Amino acid sequence: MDEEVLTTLKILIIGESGVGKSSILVRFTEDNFDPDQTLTIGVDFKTKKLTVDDNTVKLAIWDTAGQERFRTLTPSYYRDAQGAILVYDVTNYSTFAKLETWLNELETYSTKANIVKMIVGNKIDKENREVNREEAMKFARRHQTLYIEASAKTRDGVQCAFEELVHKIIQTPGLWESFALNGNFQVDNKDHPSDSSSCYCSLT
Ligand SMILES: Nc1nc2c(ncn2[C@@H]2O[C@H](COP(=O)(O)OP(=O)(O)OP(=O)(O)O)[C@@H](O)[C@H]2O)c(=O)[nH]1
Repeated sequence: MDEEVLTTLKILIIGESGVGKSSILVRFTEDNFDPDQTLTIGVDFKTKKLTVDDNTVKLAIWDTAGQERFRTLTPSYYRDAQGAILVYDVTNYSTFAKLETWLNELETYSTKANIVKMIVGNKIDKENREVNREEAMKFARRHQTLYIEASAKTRDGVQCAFEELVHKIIQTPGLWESFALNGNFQVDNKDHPSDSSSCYCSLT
Protein backbone atom coordinates (compact mmCIF):
# COMPACT_ATOMS: atom_id res chain seq x y z
CA MET A 1 0.00 0.00 0.00
CA ASP A 2 1.09 3.57 -0.70
CA GLU A 3 2.51 5.47 2.22
CA GLU A 4 0.22 8.18 3.48
CA VAL A 5 1.27 11.56 2.10
CA LEU A 6 1.41 14.35 4.66
CA THR A 7 1.10 17.15 2.10
CA THR A 8 2.16 18.30 -1.35
CA LEU A 9 4.90 20.92 -1.40
CA LYS A 10 5.73 23.29 -4.23
CA ILE A 11 9.47 23.72 -4.69
CA LEU A 12 11.14 26.06 -7.19
CA ILE A 13 14.60 25.75 -8.73
CA ILE A 14 16.07 29.08 -9.82
CA GLY A 15 19.45 30.48 -10.85
CA GLU A 16 21.45 31.58 -13.88
CA SER A 17 21.39 29.69 -17.17
CA GLY A 18 23.75 26.71 -17.30
CA VAL A 19 24.35 26.29 -13.55
CA GLY A 20 22.69 22.86 -13.60
CA LYS A 21 19.12 23.41 -12.42
CA SER A 22 17.60 20.85 -14.82
CA SER A 23 20.46 18.44 -14.13
CA ILE A 24 19.81 18.61 -10.37
CA LEU A 25 16.12 17.97 -10.97
CA VAL A 26 16.79 15.00 -13.26
CA ARG A 27 19.37 13.58 -10.83
CA PHE A 28 16.92 13.86 -7.95
CA THR A 29 13.81 12.53 -9.73
CA GLU A 30 15.31 9.98 -12.14
CA ASP A 31 18.84 9.43 -10.81
CA ASN A 32 20.25 10.27 -14.21
CA PHE A 33 22.75 12.75 -15.64
CA ASP A 34 22.98 14.03 -19.21
CA PRO A 35 26.26 15.79 -20.08
CA ASP A 36 24.41 17.37 -23.00
CA GLN A 37 21.39 18.55 -21.00
CA THR A 38 19.50 20.99 -23.24
CA LEU A 39 18.49 24.40 -21.95
CA THR A 40 15.04 24.87 -20.47
CA ILE A 41 12.50 26.86 -22.44
CA GLY A 42 9.74 28.18 -20.16
CA VAL A 43 9.02 25.89 -17.24
CA ASP A 44 9.55 22.18 -16.62
CA PHE A 45 7.76 20.32 -13.84
CA LYS A 46 8.35 17.00 -12.08
CA THR A 47 6.95 15.29 -9.00
CA LYS A 48 8.53 12.91 -6.52
CA LYS A 49 7.64 11.48 -3.13
CA LEU A 50 10.19 11.94 -0.37
CA THR A 51 10.24 10.64 3.20
CA VAL A 52 11.98 12.83 5.77
CA ASP A 53 11.93 12.03 9.50
CA ASP A 54 9.18 9.40 8.83
CA ASN A 55 6.93 11.98 7.15
CA THR A 56 6.21 11.34 3.47
CA VAL A 57 5.53 14.37 1.29
CA LYS A 58 4.91 14.76 -2.41
CA LEU A 59 7.12 17.35 -4.05
CA ALA A 60 6.00 19.30 -7.11
CA ILE A 61 9.29 20.68 -8.39
CA TRP A 62 9.29 23.53 -10.90
CA ASP A 63 12.38 24.11 -12.99
CA THR A 64 12.50 27.40 -14.86
CA ALA A 65 14.68 28.74 -17.66
CA GLY A 66 17.65 30.74 -16.42
CA GLN A 67 17.73 32.72 -19.65
CA GLU A 68 15.81 35.97 -19.39
CA ARG A 69 14.18 35.65 -22.82
CA PHE A 70 12.41 32.43 -21.83
CA ARG A 71 11.09 33.77 -18.54
CA THR A 72 7.53 34.84 -19.25
CA LEU A 73 5.61 33.04 -16.51
CA THR A 74 7.40 34.49 -13.51
CA PRO A 75 4.54 35.49 -11.14
CA SER A 76 2.54 32.26 -11.56
CA TYR A 77 5.74 30.25 -11.24
CA TYR A 78 6.42 31.70 -7.78
CA ARG A 79 2.85 31.58 -6.46
CA ASP A 80 2.30 29.47 -3.30
CA ALA A 81 5.78 27.91 -3.33
CA GLN A 82 6.92 26.72 0.11
CA GLY A 83 10.56 26.17 -0.84
CA ALA A 84 13.16 27.48 -3.28
CA ILE A 85 16.49 26.04 -4.37
CA LEU A 86 18.86 28.74 -5.63
CA VAL A 87 21.61 27.20 -7.71
CA TYR A 88 24.98 28.64 -8.71
CA ASP A 89 27.99 27.04 -10.41
CA VAL A 90 31.07 26.86 -8.12
CA THR A 91 33.28 27.18 -11.23
CA ASN A 92 31.64 30.43 -12.41
CA TYR A 93 31.81 33.37 -9.97
CA SER A 94 29.30 35.51 -11.87
CA THR A 95 26.56 32.92 -11.22
CA PHE A 96 27.27 33.26 -7.48
CA ALA A 97 27.25 37.08 -7.69
CA LYS A 98 23.81 36.89 -9.32
CA LEU A 99 22.28 35.09 -6.31
CA GLU A 100 21.42 38.46 -4.80
CA THR A 101 19.23 39.21 -7.85
CA TRP A 102 17.52 35.83 -7.58
CA LEU A 103 16.84 36.40 -3.87
CA ASN A 104 15.29 39.78 -4.76
CA GLU A 105 13.12 38.14 -7.36
CA LEU A 106 11.95 35.60 -4.75
CA GLU A 107 11.21 38.46 -2.36
CA THR A 108 9.18 40.25 -5.03
CA TYR A 109 7.10 37.39 -6.34
CA SER A 110 6.75 34.74 -3.64
CA THR A 111 3.37 34.83 -1.93
CA LYS A 112 4.62 33.17 1.27
CA ALA A 113 6.76 35.43 3.45
CA ASN A 114 8.47 32.52 5.23
CA ILE A 115 9.36 30.47 2.11
CA VAL A 116 12.37 28.26 2.92
CA LYS A 117 15.47 28.91 0.81
CA MET A 118 18.39 26.59 0.05
CA ILE A 119 21.49 27.76 -1.83
CA VAL A 120 23.19 24.99 -3.80
CA GLY A 121 26.75 25.38 -5.11
CA ASN A 122 26.71 22.89 -8.00
CA LYS A 123 29.45 21.22 -10.14
CA ILE A 124 31.87 20.47 -7.28
CA ASP A 125 33.21 17.56 -9.36
CA LYS A 126 34.97 20.11 -11.59
CA GLU A 127 38.48 21.33 -10.82
CA ASN A 128 38.40 24.97 -11.86
CA ARG A 129 36.55 26.27 -8.80
CA GLU A 130 36.00 30.05 -8.54
CA VAL A 131 33.79 30.29 -5.43
CA ASN A 132 35.12 29.04 -2.13
CA ARG A 133 32.91 27.33 0.38
CA GLU A 134 33.50 29.84 3.20
CA GLU A 135 32.40 32.83 1.15
CA ALA A 136 29.26 31.03 0.01
CA MET A 137 28.41 29.87 3.54
CA LYS A 138 28.83 33.43 4.80
CA PHE A 139 26.48 34.68 2.10
CA ALA A 140 23.92 31.99 3.00
CA ARG A 141 24.14 32.87 6.68
CA ARG A 142 23.68 36.57 5.96
CA HIS A 143 20.56 35.82 3.93
CA GLN A 144 19.27 33.19 6.36
CA THR A 145 19.20 30.39 3.84
CA LEU A 146 20.29 26.77 4.01
CA TYR A 147 23.46 25.89 2.11
CA ILE A 148 24.99 22.84 0.50
CA GLU A 149 27.53 22.04 -2.20
CA ALA A 150 26.56 19.43 -4.78
CA SER A 151 27.26 17.74 -8.07
CA ALA A 152 24.42 16.63 -10.30
CA LYS A 153 27.05 14.62 -12.17
CA THR A 154 28.32 12.54 -9.22
CA ARG A 155 25.10 12.75 -7.07
CA ASP A 156 26.94 14.39 -4.15
CA GLY A 157 24.63 16.55 -2.05
CA VAL A 158 21.59 16.37 -4.36
CA GLN A 159 19.32 14.13 -2.28
CA CYS A 160 20.48 15.92 0.84
CA ALA A 161 19.55 19.34 -0.53
CA PHE A 162 15.93 18.26 -1.01
CA GLU A 163 15.78 16.40 2.32
CA GLU A 164 17.12 19.35 4.27
CA LEU A 165 14.78 21.77 2.54
CA VAL A 166 11.73 19.59 3.21
CA HIS A 167 12.80 19.08 6.83
CA LYS A 168 12.90 22.84 7.34
CA ILE A 169 9.56 23.40 5.56
CA ILE A 170 7.84 20.82 7.77
CA GLN A 171 9.31 22.57 10.81
CA THR A 172 8.05 26.01 9.74
CA PRO A 173 4.69 26.81 11.32
CA GLY A 174 1.95 27.96 8.95
CA LEU A 175 3.89 27.23 5.78
CA TRP A 176 2.25 24.02 4.63
CA GLU A 177 -0.55 22.90 6.99
CA SER A 178 -3.38 24.48 4.99
CA PHE A 179 -2.23 22.46 1.98
CA ALA A 180 -2.57 19.15 3.81
CA LEU A 181 -5.61 17.12 2.83
CA ASN A 182 -6.17 15.97 6.39
CA GLY A 183 -5.24 17.81 9.56
CA ASN A 184 -4.80 14.68 11.70
CA PHE A 185 -1.24 13.89 10.72
CA GLN A 186 1.37 13.89 13.43
CA VAL A 187 4.64 15.41 12.34
CA ASP A 188 7.47 13.19 13.42
CA ASN A 189 10.29 15.42 14.56
CA LYS A 190 13.33 13.24 15.10
CA ASP A 191 16.54 14.61 16.56
CA HIS A 192 18.04 16.91 14.00
CA PRO A 193 20.70 19.60 14.12
CA SER A 194 19.09 23.03 14.19
CA ASP A 195 22.01 24.80 12.49
CA SER A 196 20.36 26.44 9.50
CA SER A 197 23.54 27.22 7.61
CA SER A 198 24.88 23.75 6.96
CA CYS A 199 23.57 20.40 5.90
CA TYR A 200 23.74 17.40 8.18
CA CYS A 201 24.26 14.97 5.33
CA SER A 202 27.92 14.29 4.76
CA LEU A 203 29.65 14.93 1.46
CA THR A 204 32.26 12.48 0.36
N1 LIG B 1 30.57 18.59 -14.55
C1 LIG B 1 29.31 18.90 -14.27
N2 LIG B 1 28.47 19.37 -15.23
C2 LIG B 1 27.19 19.67 -14.90
C3 LIG B 1 26.70 19.50 -13.57
N3 LIG B 1 25.39 19.90 -13.55
C4 LIG B 1 25.10 20.28 -14.81
N4 LIG B 1 26.16 20.15 -15.63
C5 LIG B 1 26.23 20.46 -17.07
O1 LIG B 1 26.04 21.87 -17.22
C6 LIG B 1 25.27 22.14 -18.39
C7 LIG B 1 24.02 22.96 -18.04
O2 LIG B 1 23.18 22.18 -17.24
P1 LIG B 1 21.59 22.43 -17.15
O3 LIG B 1 21.06 21.46 -16.15
O4 LIG B 1 20.97 22.45 -18.51
O5 LIG B 1 21.57 23.94 -16.59
P2 LIG B 1 20.30 24.86 -16.29
O6 LIG B 1 20.64 25.67 -15.09
O7 LIG B 1 19.06 24.04 -16.20
O8 LIG B 1 20.25 25.81 -17.60
P3 LIG B 1 18.97 26.63 -18.21
O9 LIG B 1 17.97 25.60 -18.64
O10 LIG B 1 19.51 27.40 -19.37
O11 LIG B 1 18.46 27.55 -17.15
C8 LIG B 1 24.93 20.78 -19.04
O12 LIG B 1 25.90 20.50 -20.04
C9 LIG B 1 25.09 19.81 -17.86
O13 LIG B 1 25.45 18.50 -18.29
C10 LIG B 1 27.60 19.00 -12.56
O14 LIG B 1 27.29 18.82 -11.39
N5 LIG B 1 28.89 18.71 -12.98
